[in-house]
Amino acid sequence: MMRPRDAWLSPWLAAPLAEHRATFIKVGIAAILTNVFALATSLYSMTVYNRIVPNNATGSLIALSIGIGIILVFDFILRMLRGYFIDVAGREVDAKLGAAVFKTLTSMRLANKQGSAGAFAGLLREFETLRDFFASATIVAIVDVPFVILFLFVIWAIAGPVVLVPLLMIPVVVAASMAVQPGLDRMAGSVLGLGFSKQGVMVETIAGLETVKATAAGAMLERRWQAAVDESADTALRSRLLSAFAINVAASAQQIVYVGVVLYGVFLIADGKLTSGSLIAASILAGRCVAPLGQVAALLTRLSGTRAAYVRLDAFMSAGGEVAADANPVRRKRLEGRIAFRNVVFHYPGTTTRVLDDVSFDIAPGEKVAIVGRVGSGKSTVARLVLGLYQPTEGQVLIDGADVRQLHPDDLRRNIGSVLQDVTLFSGSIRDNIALGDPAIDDAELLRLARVSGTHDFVGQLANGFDLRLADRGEGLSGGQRQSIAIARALGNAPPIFVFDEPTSAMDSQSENALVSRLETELAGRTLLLVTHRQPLLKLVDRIIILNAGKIAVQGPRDDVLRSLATGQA
Ligand SMILES: Nc1ncnc2c1ncn2[C@@H]1O[C@H](COP(=O)(O)OP(=O)(O)OP(=O)(O)O)[C@@H](O)[C@H]1O
Repeated sequence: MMRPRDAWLSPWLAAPLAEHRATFIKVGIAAILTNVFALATSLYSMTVYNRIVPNNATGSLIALSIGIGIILVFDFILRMLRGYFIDVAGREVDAKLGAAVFKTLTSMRLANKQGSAGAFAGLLREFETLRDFFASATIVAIVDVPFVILFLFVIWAIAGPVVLVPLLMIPVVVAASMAVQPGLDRMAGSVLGLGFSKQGVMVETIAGLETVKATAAGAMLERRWQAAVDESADTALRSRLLSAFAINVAASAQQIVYVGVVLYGVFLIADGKLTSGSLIAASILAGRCVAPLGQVAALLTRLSGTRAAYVRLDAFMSAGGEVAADANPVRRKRLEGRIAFRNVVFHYPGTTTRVLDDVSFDIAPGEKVAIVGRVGSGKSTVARLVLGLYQPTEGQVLIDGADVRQLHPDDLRRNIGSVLQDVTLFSGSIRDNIALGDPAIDDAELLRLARVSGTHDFVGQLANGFDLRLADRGEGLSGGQRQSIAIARALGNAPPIFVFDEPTSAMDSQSENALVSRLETELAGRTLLLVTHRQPLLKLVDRIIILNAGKIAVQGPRDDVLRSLATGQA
């Protein structure tokens, strides 16, 4: 979502707002009418004091009051409608923006992921700041501003020089609002500079609570938390003080204008240059001149925070997802299962170490290959590249002859059943975690997947079986149990390719052996790329590739490689 240089807002924000253009226009019209009605109320007071009171014209008073009564009813209805329109539009903008932010999150390139989970959680707050700004009635206050000129003009028309009082106060209010802006901007920006954000520390602590307790890391995290709280509380306090200054100047200005108008007006009345009716009308209108400026001052104090939130959210939204907006990815419903690496060089974003250095290999459809090697030799990275989670720095990763960069990520991942090294389950039932909401996985299929993966062995012993609800990240299950659920999930929908990264590292050897023999039949005819340290799993493969510091050290048929390893030749 690139933004043309001169565009005011990026499309992700401009589009949902533009959709509600009609609503904003309606709200604007309602605001205009409310202002006109305000004019009517002040003129009503003037007429009553100037004409009705001196002449005791009760009949006219009743007629006038009925008129003003009707106006007040309309005014009430318009205010209600204005609020309603804003709320309805706000809800829809909220839903659309929320959906766009979430979609961007799930389709972002991992290479663009910077910062912790907590920093990402912070995006939600930015989003709410932005939503509150655009979808709140406050923004409509801007509509009242042009009316200030009309009101000044009417004051001048009915009360002559009295208009000088609001005219002198307006620059004071505007100046106070402008004066606090740079400070507010600085503080809104300084939140960016916080070493540890509150969300960051909180999310990291919750996610790793067990480790935090077990390793007594609590004290360190508490210090980080305290530092983050102190810094953000300081910034919030200072920006609140600045905002309050601007808002209170506006509030006081309104009172000063009222008193000033009355004071000055009385002298004019004494000189016979003003009637008391006109003075009352002028004092009401003078209040209406300053009030919108007060609202705008309040709005401006939120502008800095909103602008900062927008900049941060925009950087995230505009970073570009896995599929560029102008890309035309190759669509393949069903892949055959051929994998090829062609002179692949890879380093992780922001680093210069070659994690993979000129790696080339071919895996035919249905072939099963294990990648083995020492810790940190780049095995998991090979798996990540096949899944298109990262893109090679140089060279190509081809699936069925197509570059993974060109294949649509949805097609790629639907065709690959994967189990990654760190198995992550989601909150919800075991059933949810295996089927992931896919209606094609019915009860019979679920049971079959559970049998093959070994999930059935322990789910069968649980009281509520597949409907057992798991806490976040599958807490409540053992590591091996989590892995077996992840295997069931990968086998679902019978994809032609499997990428398994240490799928049994937390299993006992009995479970592992049983799993291997069940997988032998299940994987027949499908491609398997298996990252492993475990001997029993090698039964599944035809070929072994040994990686050493990012380079292929040895590759060949399984038994040959194992034999050469045993004799110490590899
Ligand atoms: N997200 C990342 N950002 C930066 N560097 C990374 C990232 N992930 C891995 N690395 C680095 O890349 C190298 C290879 O990592 P990889 O996970 O592929 O190793 P591995 O062979 O699978 O190791 P293990 O057997 O421990 O799983 C390591 O040196 C690691 O430090």
